Amino acid sequence: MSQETPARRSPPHLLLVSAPLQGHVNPLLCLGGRLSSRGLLVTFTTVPHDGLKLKLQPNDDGAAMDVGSGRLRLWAPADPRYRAPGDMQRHIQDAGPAALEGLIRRQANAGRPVSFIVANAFAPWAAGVARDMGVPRAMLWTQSCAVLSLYYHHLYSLVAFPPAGAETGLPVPVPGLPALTVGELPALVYAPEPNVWRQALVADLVSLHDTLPWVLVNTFDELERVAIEALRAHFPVVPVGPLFDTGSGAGEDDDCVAWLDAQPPRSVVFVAFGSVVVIGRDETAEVAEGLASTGHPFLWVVRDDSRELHPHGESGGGGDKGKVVAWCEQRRVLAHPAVGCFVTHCGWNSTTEALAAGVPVVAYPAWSDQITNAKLLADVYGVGVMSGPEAEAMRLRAREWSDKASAAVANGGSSDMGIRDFADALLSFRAQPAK
Ligand SMILES: O=c1ccn([C@@H]2O[C@H](COP(=O)(O)OP(=O)(O)O[C@H]3O[C@H](CO)[C@@H](O)[C@H](O)[C@H]3O)[C@@H](O)[C@H]2O)c(=O)[nH]1
Repeated sequence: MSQETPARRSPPHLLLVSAPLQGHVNPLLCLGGRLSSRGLLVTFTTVPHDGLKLKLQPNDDGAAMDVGSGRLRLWAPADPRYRAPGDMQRHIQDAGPAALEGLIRRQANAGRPVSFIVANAFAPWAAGVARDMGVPRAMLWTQSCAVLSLYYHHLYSLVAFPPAGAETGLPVPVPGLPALTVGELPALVYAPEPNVWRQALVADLVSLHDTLPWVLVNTFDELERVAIEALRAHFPVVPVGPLFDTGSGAGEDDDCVAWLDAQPPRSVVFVAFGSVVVIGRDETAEVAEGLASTGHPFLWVVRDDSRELHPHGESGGGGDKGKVVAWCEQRRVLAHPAVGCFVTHCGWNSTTEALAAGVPVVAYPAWSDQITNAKLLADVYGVGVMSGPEAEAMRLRAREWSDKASAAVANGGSSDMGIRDFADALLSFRAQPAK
């Protein structure tokens, strides 16, 4: 009988490519942590900039850092300065392909050939590089399955959408989705051309058909089962969320927790509008007035890029009761027992983080998918507002979602199984020489 020791082979190398937006970087980093904990070598790349909070330090020397239960390497080009997200998106579309191609070649030269790429939505140029270099790839869709389905049905005219400018109350029946109207559709459905985000979205959707058979979605089966099943008629949807249990979350040292510790249970209104939305001066003043009129203590995130719009400085107009911060550890705040409700712009990460924390929300959507997410939160997930006769029922429903979200990503849960299947498939991959 042979005593031969099996040859030690390095694990397949997965490269993750993210659009440099907080709401996209956070879930892809988390996915990377989970996949690396299943035995893959994982490298993450994005373009750092002033508005993006990254806990990992970029390096190009192969050293890995802890992310959740796994370890990742982060590679990032030099820090450029952008005036606005759309500006950044244009620049990356132009400069990204050559940078990514260089990175893939350097990895091969260093003995770590890239076996597989996962690019998240709104980085279709990465899919183009993968295709040209013969590297297999998949996509992580960072919004809800419902929104993916709406965009897909619209692009391919699978159901009749009213034309742009149609009356907002007209119904838009899409298989697997709740009853929606024109006014509840995600903004890019009717965005006037040319729109850099819509162009990226269309390229992403078109590329779905030449990816390998996984379209990973940051959702979970228990949350969107019917939408997921219906969309599987068109391509293989694999729910892998909610994606946020790692150390990837943005954050600086802040004194929010100490402040929350001093507040009564379930009393605080937490207000945050994500990493992109800026509300104007008048709207900011109205939000301040509304918060003061509740009589509740509140914690309000006003990012540095919109601080000049704020009329009341550090107290947010709430005197001793209000606290304004430039950024916070949102998940830690949502998990705090003093938080009674979350006034959110309904970005998809904030939506799933609120559900997972079991915190009722006041929906305050601005654009993109947020309008649809607000509808889902209020009418489908049933977790709107904080006081009044409905409040207790809302809180109970919020707690149920929290349990379901935890179960989905726990050992053997629906999303955990999706990640395991995906990791197993990748582990059977070997890198082909880049073209
Ligand atoms: O003070 C803060 C504020 C935000 N966050 C985190 O930043 C992320 C924000 O993501 P999200 O809630 O999705 O909002 P945006 O940053 O606005 O995300 C963009 O990307 C999302 C995913 O594609 C879309 O759903 C949104 O509409 C789009 O604006 C979340 O993980 C938050 O926990 C913090 O940690 N601290």
